Amino acid sequence: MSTIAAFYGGKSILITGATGFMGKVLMEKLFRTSPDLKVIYILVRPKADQTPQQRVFRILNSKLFEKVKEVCPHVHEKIRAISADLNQSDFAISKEDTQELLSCTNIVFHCAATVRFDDHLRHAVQLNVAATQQLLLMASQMPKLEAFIHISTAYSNCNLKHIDEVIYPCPVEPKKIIDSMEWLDDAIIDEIAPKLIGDWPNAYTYTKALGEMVVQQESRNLNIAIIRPSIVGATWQEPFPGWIDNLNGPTGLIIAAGKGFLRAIRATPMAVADLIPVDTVVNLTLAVGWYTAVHRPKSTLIYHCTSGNLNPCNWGKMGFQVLATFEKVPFEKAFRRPNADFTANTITTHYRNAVSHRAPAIIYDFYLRLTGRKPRMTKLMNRLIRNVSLLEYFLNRSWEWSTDNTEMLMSELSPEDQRVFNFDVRQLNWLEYIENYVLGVKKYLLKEDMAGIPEAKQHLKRLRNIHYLFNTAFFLIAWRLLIAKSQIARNVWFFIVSLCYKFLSYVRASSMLKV
Ligand SMILES: CCCCCCCCCCCCCCCC(=O)SCCNC(=O)CCNC(=O)[C@H](O)C(C)(C)COP(=O)(O)OP(=O)(O)OC[C@H]1O[C@@H](n2cnc3c(N)ncnc32)[C@H](O)[C@@H]1OP(=O)(O)O
Ligand SMILES: NC(=O)C1=CN([C@@H]2O[C@H](COP(=O)(O)OP(=O)(O)OC[C@H]3O[C@@H](n4cnc5c(N)ncnc54)[C@H](OP(=O)(O)O)[C@@H]3O)[C@@H](O)[C@H]2O)C=CC1
Repeated sequence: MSTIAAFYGGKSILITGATGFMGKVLMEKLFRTSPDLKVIYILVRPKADQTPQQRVFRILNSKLFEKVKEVCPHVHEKIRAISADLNQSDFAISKEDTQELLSCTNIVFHCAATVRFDDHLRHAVQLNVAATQQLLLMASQMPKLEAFIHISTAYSNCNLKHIDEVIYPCPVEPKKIIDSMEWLDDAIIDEIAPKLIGDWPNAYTYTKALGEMVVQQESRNLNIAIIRPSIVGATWQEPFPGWIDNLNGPTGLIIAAGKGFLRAIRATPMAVADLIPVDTVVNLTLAVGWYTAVHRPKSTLIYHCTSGNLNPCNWGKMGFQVLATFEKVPFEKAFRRPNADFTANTITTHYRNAVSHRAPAIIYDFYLRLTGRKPRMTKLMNRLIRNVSLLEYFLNRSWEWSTDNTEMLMSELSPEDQRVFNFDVRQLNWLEYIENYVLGVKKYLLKEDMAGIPEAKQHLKRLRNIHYLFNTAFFLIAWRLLIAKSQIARNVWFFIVSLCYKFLSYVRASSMLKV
């Protein structure tokens, strides 16, 4: 039996962000390996006309939780959905629920955050900084609390090249930022945001760094650890390979490339693609929860959950493997044949955006208008170009993250724990993982049936023929126009025609001689 799995037995666990990508996988793993845990409290906000209970019901009945139902048939009795909104100062949690959380919680996993790169600074500060501060205050009133695990990001200090497992000071005190967000209006915040964010690429990474400082400053007597995952991708092994449920990180671009929308990305092929499977992050998170509670380190330990220094992949290899998988497992109803490549600089990127993205969209929208349909491709393409530009910062740089604490923790695990809570990225086979990732996008995100692959391949063949036809027609028209305008072109054309004529005459003559 796994020591870590046994540790969570009988425990009352609070997870924020449990309805998110990582939170769901964390919940699933806990229920599957520690079905005798006492309860998992999750803070859920009502969303898209679903009550928190309805949202939880949908999650527990999703494909991700199929195995849980076998080992923990009463899972719905062990999960307590507490209506909450971390954007509110008191999280909008009822007094009764607050009382229960404070008196019963043994472990806190703080996953909730806004992960959008284009979020307004006020919203990002509220969620990634102020809510963290508020949760720490709550945790300090939990008499049975054994460990508080904060999920940050490996990019919280992406303004540095080499990043150690330490908390780096931010230029401005988090408290001052939180206070100023309370009285500044949006216009002023928009004005000063670039100066506040400084050399961080966006509000997300900046506020995650502030959040870490808050954890350090407000840790009081809490037993805390921080985990910094890099780019979290689909599951590697459990509960099954390739599971993904959002468009963040690489996933949105894989879809855009597979559907033939995305043809060029500004990326450095040799730059490290520091992806980390979500189940690897969750295994490390649960191991850290156990280690922090049982061994009670003297200070807050930071654990880097990254792959680049132990088992590096790069964007060129990833892009190649993604495209190779599309050959075998194409997405349905592609707009064009998938064929994305990396551009080296801004000028070629602007050129490719014009020629490979905007121009085809305009032509297609013209065709939609001619056929009485609403044009939509230009709008989609502009949004995609914008989305890609937000990700480019991470596609053209490499970072070095030290992983001493993570490797120390791995050495502390028994062989059984290393098997059950495997976070050893050195075992990851990138080609296999990327192929499963693309398959998972097709099955679990696009909800496309694998039986549709032959038709999808036929569709791509038709697109290829249309592409050749279009290019041939375009070339002939251009050549015809050129001949009409240019004497040189006419001379070249006549020279080619006479050459062909002489060659055909020679062939005919030689074939007659043989007869
Ligand atoms: C050959 C291939 C090589 C692959 C090569 C991959 C390299 C890829 C490197 C990533 C490197 C970052 C890693 C940092 C490390 C972290 O810590 S990241 C933490 C996770 N955070 C992220 O990844 C945030 C990135 N995403 C965002 O910030 C927002 O989704 C974006 C990109 C600003 C998009 O915002 P938006 O346009 O408002 O989109 P959103 O409202 O989410 O959805 C609107 C529409 O756009 C679509 N959409 C949303 N997001 C995306 C997207 N990312 N892409 C495309 N469409 C999208 C949706 O389907 C939606 O469609 P409709 O519902 O309107 O029909
Ligand atoms: N994805 C990645 O690549 C990486 C993620 N991380 C970190 O991992 C953690 C989880 O990320 P991930 O799962 O990808 O993010 P998601 O966006 O998938 O999930 C975010 C979670 O936070 C919850 N949340 C957001 N706003 C509120 C609110 N106002 N009140 C209550 N809950 C709220 C969301 O709830 P709801 O479902 O209602 O929206 C959701 O459950 C984050 O801290 C992130 O910074 C770190 C590195 C990389």
